[in-house]
Amino acid sequence: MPITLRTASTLTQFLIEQRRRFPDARGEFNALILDAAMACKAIAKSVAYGALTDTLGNHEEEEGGSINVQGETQKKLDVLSNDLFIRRSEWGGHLAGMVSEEMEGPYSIPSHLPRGKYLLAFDPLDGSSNIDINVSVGSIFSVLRAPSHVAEGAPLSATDFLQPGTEQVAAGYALYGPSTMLVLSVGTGVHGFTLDPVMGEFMLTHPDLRVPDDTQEFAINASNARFWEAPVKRYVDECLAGKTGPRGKDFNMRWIASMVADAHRILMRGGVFLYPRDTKDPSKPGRLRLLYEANPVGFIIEQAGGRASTGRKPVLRVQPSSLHQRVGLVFGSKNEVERIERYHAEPSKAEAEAPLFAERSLFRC
Ligand SMILES: O=P(O)(O)OC[C@H]1O[C@](O)(COP(=O)(O)O)[C@@H](O)[C@@H]1O
Ligand SMILES: [Mg+2]
Ligand SMILES: [Mg+2]
Repeated sequence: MPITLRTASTLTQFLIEQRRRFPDARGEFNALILDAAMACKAIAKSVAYGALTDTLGNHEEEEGGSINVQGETQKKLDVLSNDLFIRRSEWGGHLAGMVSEEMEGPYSIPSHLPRGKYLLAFDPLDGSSNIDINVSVGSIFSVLRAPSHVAEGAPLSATDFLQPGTEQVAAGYALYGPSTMLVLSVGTGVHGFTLDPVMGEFMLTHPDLRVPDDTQEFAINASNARFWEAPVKRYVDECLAGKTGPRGKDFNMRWIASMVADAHRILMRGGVFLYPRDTKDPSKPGRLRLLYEANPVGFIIEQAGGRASTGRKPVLRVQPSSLHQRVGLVFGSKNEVERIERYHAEPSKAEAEAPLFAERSLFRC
């Protein structure tokens, strides 16, 4: 049967159209997004070749493999994807610097290249534990404005990236699944593009994505249940209790272990994702990284009418204190995320029953 392709605008046409709404905007911003998209296309190609090329498995810088700043073993594709993001983006004259999951410090645009006014934070390959088993992975990125002193030439430092998620001017992710998609927000809603593998173009196939307010599907790594805090345990227990429990409805559960893929499912049909703060490792307040995982996904989900939170406050309002800071993250359908926030705000049963609680009313205001 012949394949009928949908006719749609390309990413370039979409960006030009968006720019018309912002008369002050210059071409740098569009060029930045197109360079990030180009990096994603190159990564998609490497991912698609799978075991046909030598790109699977661990990166072997030294005999024992290489470990990134997070203390995690790097896959060959982690390193390759990081390199592709840097090489595709550093020439454009739109960036002052980049940070990545795979680099300890910020990457400053070399002095022989033109320096621009934006900063890029990215996770070049998200869900890398899925690479060797041929399950969907992705890339995710966040765009910030460089502080004026940096755009004017002062040396770049880590502090320049420590801006809350509310300051993002754009965020996007690429999903390397059965088809490759780029999902993007430049602050005017969320739009999905599918890569035409023959033309090599991202085509607008999913304009104006919206996350439904309600859902009956949640996503959490249940192997961490013994480390969860009481509000998360309560929420999951209530979902599991189904129709006869307090929620009065059955829930489904999904976990891909690739946040980009889980976020994409939630954008497509609703749901709630939790990687909450837990007690597994007290030195890490959560698993996901604020600057290049939680913030861009939070921006996209909120632009699509959903909600993104630490469980206690909107994740986009967290003031970062370090480049690779981790954070508890809950995002997805608005009413579920608000419910989880309510559970965090309410005192636990034990607290409410304690005599000090009633008398001194420390927790009552
Ligand atoms: O191994 P777990 O606990 O299921 O964690 C999976 C989570 O870790 C991540 O893979 C972290 O991303 P990286 O692969 O970029 O380190 C998320 O994408 C995912 O949600
Ligand atoms: Mg990741
Ligand atoms: Mg990664």
